[in-house]
Amino acid sequence: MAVVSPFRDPAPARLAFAVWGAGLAAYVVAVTGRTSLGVAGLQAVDRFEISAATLSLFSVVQLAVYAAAQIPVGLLLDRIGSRRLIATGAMVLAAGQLMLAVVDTLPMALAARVLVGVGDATAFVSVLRLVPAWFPSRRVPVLTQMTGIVGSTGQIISAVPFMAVLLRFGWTPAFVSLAALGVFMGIVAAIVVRDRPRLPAPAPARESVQPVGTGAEVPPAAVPARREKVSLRAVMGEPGTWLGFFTHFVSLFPTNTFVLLWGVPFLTAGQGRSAQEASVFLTVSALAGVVMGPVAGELQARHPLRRSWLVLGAAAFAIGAWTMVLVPTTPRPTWQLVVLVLALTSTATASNVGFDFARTFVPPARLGTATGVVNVGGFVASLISIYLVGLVLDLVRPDGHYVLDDFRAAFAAQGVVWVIGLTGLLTARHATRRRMAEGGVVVPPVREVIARMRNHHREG
Ligand SMILES: NCCCC[C@H](N)C(=O)NCC(=O)O
Repeated sequence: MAVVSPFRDPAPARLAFAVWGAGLAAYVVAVTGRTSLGVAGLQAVDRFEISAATLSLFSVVQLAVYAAAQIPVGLLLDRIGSRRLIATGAMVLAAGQLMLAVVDTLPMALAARVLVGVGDATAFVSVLRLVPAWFPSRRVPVLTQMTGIVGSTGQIISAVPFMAVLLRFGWTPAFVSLAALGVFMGIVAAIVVRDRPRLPAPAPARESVQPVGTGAEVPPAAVPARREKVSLRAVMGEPGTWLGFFTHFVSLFPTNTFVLLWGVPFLTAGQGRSAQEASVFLTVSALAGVVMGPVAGELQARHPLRRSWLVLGAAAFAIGAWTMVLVPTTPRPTWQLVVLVLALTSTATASNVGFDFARTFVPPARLGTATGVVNVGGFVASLISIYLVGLVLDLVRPDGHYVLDDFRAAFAAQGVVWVIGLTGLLTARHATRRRMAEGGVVVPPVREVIARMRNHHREG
């Protein structure tokens, strides 16, 4: 069983924010690369002479590459650290964008997209690894949430300046600009990012974990200076890794299925909304994330033994919202669709709790690998869900002229992914609590907590 690491003085805050900020900027550029082809869809159809269905192959290839790269990237992260991985990843991503800028055949474009996917796969986990290394543990949950939120702004860079360059100057200059941005961020990361503060830190016990941040400020967890090969088996043998995996699994797919592929067709063809209205719903979702993220982060920090409630609560909210929207056979009023997108945002927010589980149950020497494993969960679930929705739509409406009833059947198929995810989550939570109890930490049952609160209230 892991033991709590020795405490150290925190790193200078300005330096910590500069390091995190440089990594974060590289992640924003990665998200820009990830979403750039989405906004250049029409131009891609022309340039590569492909159908819209083939275009969706790009998204699937990219998600699959991203998911497949997570464990190797995580192992590499524990071996070479965030600085080298962010810098190398940014260069690989830039190479992919440069290739995409000049090629004009489908196989070459797909190969370019594989490079973009690999480069993108390095950014998020590397930046997340910097957070517990540089910040006191009380702040880690909020900063982890902020990492996801700020990263999403890469989508705005794709939608606004990249789109403007694309429309004004064309395909090649637009993608060359993204490649240049990638090279620039790679250089910035190499110069500014440091894997750990240069402090006279005590050597961390190899099996120590970062404590949950309750009460007084707990300084950052030391990142081991001497890196050894990480055992994937040790990471997989930790129930906390699986708790993180299934948290990410059950929480990320609802929003990805909606935002990445099927939300706009559902809102337009299914609910009879205009394309502009559909983009307002997506904007509401993005803005809600900015509010929900820090609130969730604060709750995680204050109630670390109840983090799974956030995850289960968000899942219940999303299942309830989908039930409200899908059971009736007629288009839904605006407020119900707003509730739906808010519920989906709440699950995206809850997905980051998965990384917090990894941080507090897996020792720092293996945290990069564990973060990669957690990240696989959400993307595998997203692939399954996106595929299932498409499969049902194909079955019920092979001609592709979808109506509301087709979407009702298709989105209901997500139930399968929820059942798998929730079963895995509850099983992993049980195993994690058993492991905690072996180490002397017992999570009291809810009724006991309520009784204690009542007594406290009465006595007070
Ligand atoms: N807009 C919500 C972002 C949630 C971040 C998410 N949990 C995640 O895993 N992101 C990975 C990435 O590479 O973006």
